[in-house]
Amino acid sequence: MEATTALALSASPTGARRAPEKAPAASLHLRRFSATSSLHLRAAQSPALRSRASPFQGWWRSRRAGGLVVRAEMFGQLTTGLESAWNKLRGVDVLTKENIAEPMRDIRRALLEADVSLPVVRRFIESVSEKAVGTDVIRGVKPEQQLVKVVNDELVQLMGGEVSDLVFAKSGPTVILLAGLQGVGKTTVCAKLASYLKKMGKSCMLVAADVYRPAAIDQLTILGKKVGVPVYSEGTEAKPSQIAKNGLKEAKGKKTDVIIVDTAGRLQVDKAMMNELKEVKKAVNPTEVLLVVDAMTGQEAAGLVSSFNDEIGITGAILTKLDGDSRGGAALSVKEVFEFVGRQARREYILVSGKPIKFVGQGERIEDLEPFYPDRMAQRILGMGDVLSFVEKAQEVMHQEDAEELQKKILSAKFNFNDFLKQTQMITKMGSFSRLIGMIPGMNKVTPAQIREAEKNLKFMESMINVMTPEERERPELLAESRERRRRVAKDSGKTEQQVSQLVAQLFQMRARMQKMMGAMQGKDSPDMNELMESIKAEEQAADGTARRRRKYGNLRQRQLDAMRGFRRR
Ligand SMILES: Nc1nc2c(ncn2[C@@H]2O[C@H](COP(=O)(O)OP(=O)(O)OP(=O)(O)O)[C@@H](O)[C@H]2O)c(=O)[nH]1
Repeated sequence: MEATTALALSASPTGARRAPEKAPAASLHLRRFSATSSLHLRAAQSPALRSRASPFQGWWRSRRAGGLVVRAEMFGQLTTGLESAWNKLRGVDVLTKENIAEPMRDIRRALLEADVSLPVVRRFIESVSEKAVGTDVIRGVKPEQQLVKVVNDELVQLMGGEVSDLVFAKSGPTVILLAGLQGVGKTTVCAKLASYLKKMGKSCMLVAADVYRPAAIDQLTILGKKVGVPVYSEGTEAKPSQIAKNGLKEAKGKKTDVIIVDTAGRLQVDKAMMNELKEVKKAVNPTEVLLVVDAMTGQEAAGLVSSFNDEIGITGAILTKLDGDSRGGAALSVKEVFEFVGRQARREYILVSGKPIKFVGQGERIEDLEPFYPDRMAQRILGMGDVLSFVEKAQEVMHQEDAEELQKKILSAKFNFNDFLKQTQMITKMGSFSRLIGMIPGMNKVTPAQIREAEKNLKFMESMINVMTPEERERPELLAESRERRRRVAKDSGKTEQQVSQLVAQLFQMRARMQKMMGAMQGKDSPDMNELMESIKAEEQAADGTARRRRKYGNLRQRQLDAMRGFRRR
């Protein structure tokens, strides 16, 4: 991986990136529904509990069973649906396009039944199918277990990949503005969030800007007392934006770290609500604008995210009442928002960026709020923690074997273009280059711009390697020694001869550097990644060299030439 990273970083920049397109906002139809606030159920799985379906799109109403609260198995319905997919793969040796077709249909059905939107499901299925078929067979891991892992990784990505932390203002109080429809749990979230932040050592103040429901102010005052944070209110007569502004002034005076502004909800997204929110936002310039969404809204959560974002601009979402949701559609619909474009008949959707879920509410108690961890959520959906850790361990062993093999090659100076390709493909399979590079010790000083360049360069280099003969890939010396061969690679890949020569030269430099590093790691010398990075950066600038640059990096070039060992122009 280091080899590939460094090689990519040291190559000259090429190509251009396409900017994502922005689509018009989707229209919304929102419905009011009753909250299943205190009961938890495994509704979808139990025919006995299905007898009274809720009026809202078949959500099953909470019921007490023999006086006992039946607690939901999180997203039980989805979990069960996915199980049938794994079962269909029992007995197969390897995942193929043909044998995954039926399990993929099960996964598709399970996701749709969980109320995940169609374009999200389509993209998900496409991506899982592609990755499942392309996955290397791992010794000792059954194909169905491998598919579980692929689905897990894709679910994690679908929910945002990583934890999205709250952002705090650099100076003065951090303002968190909560928005959302009526009854979704905004007031409760205010108190939960304040309690969470208090535990982090932050001082908080709540601001009661919901003036339409008098009980909301009382509710916030009671909750504020309960969690031990002051509540700023001016009754129901003042304007919400003025209350928020005054609240912020008071918080500044008291040097409070965070203020959380509770706003009024409406039954549906309407102009008056949005205008009022815009005014409040303008008055306090919040660091975070969080949309509070009831988990039971299912895929309509995507529409809410999109319309609130278009109207007021939000920074993330908080999903409440996850404890009463056995389907999971909302959790899977917030980060990836597709919008409908074109004519109905053509059903075209484009991906517009969604928003990260920052917290989830899983009950009515103050402590029932936690940061949203996409990986933990995916594991809960799949209900297959054991299988996942088993596959991960097996992968580790495989990587270790690969690494040992690579180490042998490096030490005997045999690192070739095949190894290079293998490393690149591994990076692609494992995920973003940017994420990986941060994990390499000493590499964290690399800037995002450099990483983007490196990613581009990998593709550029791959295109040249792809047209090399197997022999040339195995023995780069052949290319180093023959101008004819370099010319042919240049012609076939549509690059210049100079670019091919540069690539070959870089491979040799890389060999030399890696040998040096390996030697260092085996105790001969202390490895200095910073020095390595400096040299890579210097090469990057020198690559297309002006005379001045050439003078400046003259010594370096000489060292590179020495390192190339045997690379001669004929
Ligand atoms: N089960 C469960 N109930 C919740 C959760 N969060 C909030 N509630 C309940 O949902 C109901 C409505 O919560 P509120 O905080 O009053 O909602 P709101 O968005 O402020 O309501 P409006 O001010 O009318 O817009 C209350 O009964 C809460 O106890 C949760 O995570 N799980």
